Amino acid sequence: MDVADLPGVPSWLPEHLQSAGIEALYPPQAEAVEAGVTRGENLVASIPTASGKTLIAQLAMLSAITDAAGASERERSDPETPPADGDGTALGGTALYIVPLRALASEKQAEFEEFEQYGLDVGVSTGNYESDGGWLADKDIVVATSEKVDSLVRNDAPWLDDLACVVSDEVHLVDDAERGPTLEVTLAKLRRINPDMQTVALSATIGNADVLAEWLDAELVDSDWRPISLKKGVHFGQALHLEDGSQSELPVRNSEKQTAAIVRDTLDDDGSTLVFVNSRRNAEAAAGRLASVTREALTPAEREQLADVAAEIRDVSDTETSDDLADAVADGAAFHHAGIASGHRELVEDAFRDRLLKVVSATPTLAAGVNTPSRRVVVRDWRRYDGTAGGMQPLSVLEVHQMMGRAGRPGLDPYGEAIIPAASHDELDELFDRYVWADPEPVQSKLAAEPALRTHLLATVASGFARSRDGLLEFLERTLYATQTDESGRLARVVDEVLGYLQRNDFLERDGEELSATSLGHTVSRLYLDPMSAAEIIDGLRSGGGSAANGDDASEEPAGFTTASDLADEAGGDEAKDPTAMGLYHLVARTPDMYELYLRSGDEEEYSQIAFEREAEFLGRMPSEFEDDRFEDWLAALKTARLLEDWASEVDEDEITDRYGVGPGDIRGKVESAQWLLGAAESLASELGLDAAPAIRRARTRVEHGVREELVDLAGVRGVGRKRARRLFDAGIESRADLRDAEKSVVLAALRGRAKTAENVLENAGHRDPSMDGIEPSEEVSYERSDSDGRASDGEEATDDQTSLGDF
Ligand SMILES: Nc1ncnc2c1ncn2[C@@H]1O[C@H](COP(=O)(O)OP(=O)(O)OP(=O)(O)O)[C@@H](O)[C@H]1O
Repeated sequence: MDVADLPGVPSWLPEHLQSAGIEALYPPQAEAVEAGVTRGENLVASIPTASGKTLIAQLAMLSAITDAAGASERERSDPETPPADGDGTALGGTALYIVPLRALASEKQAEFEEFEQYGLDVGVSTGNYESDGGWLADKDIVVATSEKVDSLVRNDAPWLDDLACVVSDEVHLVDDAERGPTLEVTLAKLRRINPDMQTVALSATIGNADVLAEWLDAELVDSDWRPISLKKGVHFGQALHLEDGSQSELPVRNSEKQTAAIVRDTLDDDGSTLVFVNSRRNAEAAAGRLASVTREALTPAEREQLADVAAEIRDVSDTETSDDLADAVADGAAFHHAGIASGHRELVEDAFRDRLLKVVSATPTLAAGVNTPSRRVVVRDWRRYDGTAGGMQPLSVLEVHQMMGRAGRPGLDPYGEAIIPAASHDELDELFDRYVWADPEPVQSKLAAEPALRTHLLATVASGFARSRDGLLEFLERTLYATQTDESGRLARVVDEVLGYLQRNDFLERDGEELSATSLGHTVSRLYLDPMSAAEIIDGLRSGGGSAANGDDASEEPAGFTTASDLADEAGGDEAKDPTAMGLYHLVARTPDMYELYLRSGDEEEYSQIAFEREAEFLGRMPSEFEDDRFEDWLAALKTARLLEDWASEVDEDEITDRYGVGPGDIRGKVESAQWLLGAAESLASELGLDAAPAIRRARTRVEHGVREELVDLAGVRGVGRKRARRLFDAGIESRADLRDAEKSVVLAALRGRAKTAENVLENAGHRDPSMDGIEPSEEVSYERSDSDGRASDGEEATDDQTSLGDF
């Protein structure tokens, strides 16, 4: 189908697509149009990676929210649709695009912003789970993660009543035990709020897309078509075995690894390789090793350009990870995983797309929709450590096929090749059976698990979707779980258990048949807390602990540790019972909403010792050493709490990554979770009339800025950052007000030709000439600032501003 013949889309779209090189629809896109995606029909599209799903979503969203030539068609098919009265202008109604990862939200936002030239407004909503995102009401297209949409529903965002179209990207993730239920319940709620809304779900190729279509009352496009053919295969010995039965020589030199040999072979043909591995550490190690292969293949011009990219990478942050990445990039290789800063991620993706980087070793996050095709894909690790299943477990066929689907760049490569290296002849056979010839597994709802229901049942009652047990069960009928199972008894049993838990904790109350959320329950739901996290926090705050550590103990603490008595002093009162920052960090670190840091060997002893030394600070009961699992979890939370304490005591990021064996992205993730959970704890404390709220706020602002109490004010000034705040403080500039004064005097000194160097800046700040007060600086004045005037020469500022805060 030619794009000029598209029915129902705004009149400017065909030309827009043509100018982007899209003349005709890909076959699955044409099928989607024939199935009515531009006429408001619900659709499930189950199509291979990189086969043009995004355009299907765009066709649906644009035809749903704009009037155009196609409006009359919609009018015909739906007599209630208002008649067309313009030409591609917004009809009213918002299109919502739900992504699984935050990293994808910005990518999609950038793609959709192309439509702003036609008068459509695009907004992205991530982060802050407590607001109703009121500003989004004026947007035509909103991109958000499923967690964010869930929270918007809980906060009664009024514009959600006016959705014309919702698109769920990577909908096969409903199968994910942790995050799938949120997507499932959120889609069910949105469809209930907007019965006429169009639902479009985009999925990887899965075995049971028909069940998803049944669940969503949707037409189905189920296709294996790819814009560029893909050959899957296994490498063993000196040969590459492909699924079409062909074999070609791919020699491995002495002392060379298979992956290096494949990368070298691809380079001989001027191609790039994407290598999937199972851990961040492996990704980093592989990039380091493969750099020695790619280095040989670079032209002088490429070397020069890569040196620039490497410098930009160093500018993003001054951590060891950043240095390692920059070193590898200078040689034409890179690693990519969720632990690297988003600035790094973008630089790597761009340089790979520009064919400057010859190899990227990545964890599977890269496979989840980021558009980085490559001539060859190597799935080096097809097993991953799984703590619950015990040991290394094979990846699902779906996951491996998603990775393999990244092979082949349309228009650049004749075809793509996806290769799994085998260590033995038996493994060669096994890998063919397990992955090359296998079909992906069917997706299966994970809603009936207790932790998922705990959160969603409370939210469903609190936001009025159900007002009784029967009402809840009826609502759950709208979920994929109900579509997939006839066994409603199991769901009813879990529902009863969870309702009991929510009542015991005062989140829900029952009056005869009627169920309602208590005021506390409403708060917990709006705060987007797992009810179990809320119960833990409330219990900790109520039972207290934190009887002040005495002065001697405090003096033995490493610098920066805050004790209860410090906090009491800071509060300027006699509040010796205030919890300490450590007590609060530990409290939020042990909730199920904070993901765990693993205890490495030796950690248990170290943290046990800290636990006993600082026992008085912890809130609630410390499990005894004999309660094995509970004690271990408690210590793991202590490790997180300590990380937060280090961060809030100005310990260098680099030192923290070393000390805890984490990446800078992990620190950001922890910090952001802690900020959110402490904010929630503060709200709970206020709601319950507990005195701890001010202490919680202080602990939260310290984490937010990564500084000790005395620097919070300064570090909160835009663009200052933690290191610069310390330098200013030590130079006598102790507050925002001091800083303003200092700036004023510097400008005035510049006017008089005195502040030429950075040293002058601070000097002038300390030696202000009172006679100058009140003189306004002239706008034309500019004075030279050098790095030592506090600008982040170490890239700290960039890290503060640019690092993505976690992945969801
Ligand atoms: N009809 C078309 N003709 C030419 N190019 C197209 C067409 N449709 C999409 N493309 C291009 O194909 C590439 C891959 O498309 P897209 O990113 O939409 O794939 P996808 O299925 O969404 O992939 P993912 O698995 O990453 O979600 C994009 O660069 C896009 O511009």
